[in-house]
Amino acid sequence: MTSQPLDLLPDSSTSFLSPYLPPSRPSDRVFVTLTYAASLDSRIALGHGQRTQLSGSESKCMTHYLRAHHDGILVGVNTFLADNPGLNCRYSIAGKSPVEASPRPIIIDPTFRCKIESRSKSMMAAACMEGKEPWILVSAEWRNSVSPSDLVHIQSTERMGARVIPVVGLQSDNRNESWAAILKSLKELGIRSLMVEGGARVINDLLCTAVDDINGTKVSPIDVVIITIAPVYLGKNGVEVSPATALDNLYDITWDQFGRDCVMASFNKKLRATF
Ligand SMILES: NC(=O)C1=CN([C@@H]2O[C@H](COP(=O)(O)OP(=O)(O)OC[C@H]3O[C@@H](n4cnc5c(N)ncnc54)[C@H](O)[C@@H]3O)[C@@H](O)[C@H]2O)C=CC1
Ligand SMILES: Nc1nc(O)c(N)c(N[C@@H]2O[C@H](COP(=O)(O)O)[C@@H](O)[C@H]2O)n1
Repeated sequence: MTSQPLDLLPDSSTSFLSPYLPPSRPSDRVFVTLTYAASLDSRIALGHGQRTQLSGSESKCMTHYLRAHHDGILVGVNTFLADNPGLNCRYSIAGKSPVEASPRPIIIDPTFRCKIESRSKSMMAAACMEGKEPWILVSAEWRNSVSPSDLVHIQSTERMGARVIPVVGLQSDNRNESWAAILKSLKELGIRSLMVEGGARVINDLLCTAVDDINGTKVSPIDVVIITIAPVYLGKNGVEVSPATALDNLYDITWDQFGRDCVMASFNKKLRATF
């Protein structure tokens, strides 16, 4: 399973993206970029479990360029099961192999639903060739009382190079607590920049999440938001991105056209404003 490298972006597109890329200087927290592709009616898939191609070839290139600039790429387990994604980088970066350029795939999967099965096998096979092996974040509570059969699944998954990582607090009903736990674990594991791609549960939650900054003030964990808008409607059965509260947090917003898609890039205010 090999895939062709994508075309290179024109200089105008890399200049457009450059202010929004994660900084190279060290930081005490994970730099978070939220990025996804949506239809004109804010849907990211035709229906639950349906992989839906929204980005055209130009904006897809843009996504892979962003992947090359992040340490990790995170999706929820429903996306992993629905899309069977590669989560690798097919944008050629001078001096780097595809594996080196690829971010670490990270799957939030509290109860390890992505057991070793045909889908995850093919992803891992692809990862071995074209990207990095995934890390699967499971709840520490679940891991502590794992059944013998799930233990076998964990062991066979790890034999393929993936890691199954217990996270204390992941199964909390409180999104602030679970995201604080996710980001703390990833920081400890050496992830300095994280690209969050979806799906809808992850995006809607993250947009309304507040975590403690170093002064103990509650702030959004998102630094940058980059959204591809594809000129189609997916209709009312589509998987909707629409956070629980109204938000007006974005600033330094710029738009650029990639093929027939429009891409918005912006910073997210650290303080959460709702109206
Ligand atoms: N157009 C686009 O850019 C993208 C589209 N998608 C689409 O999104 C759809 C999947 O979205 P959803 O069904 O909403 O699922 P999802 O991919 O957001 O996964 C949700 C699951 O992840 C786990 N999870 C997520 N956040 C968690 C948290 N804070 N704590 C604990 N567990 C957590 C839970 O098990 C939850 O059921 C798919 O159809 C996929 O194709 C996904 C990514 C990008
Ligand atoms: N940027 C973007 N545009 C779309 O149209 C999409 N459907 C997605 N989905 C995300 O990309 C993953 C699949 O890509 P690869 O197989 O890794 O190339 C998918 O799982 C979503 O996270 N993104």
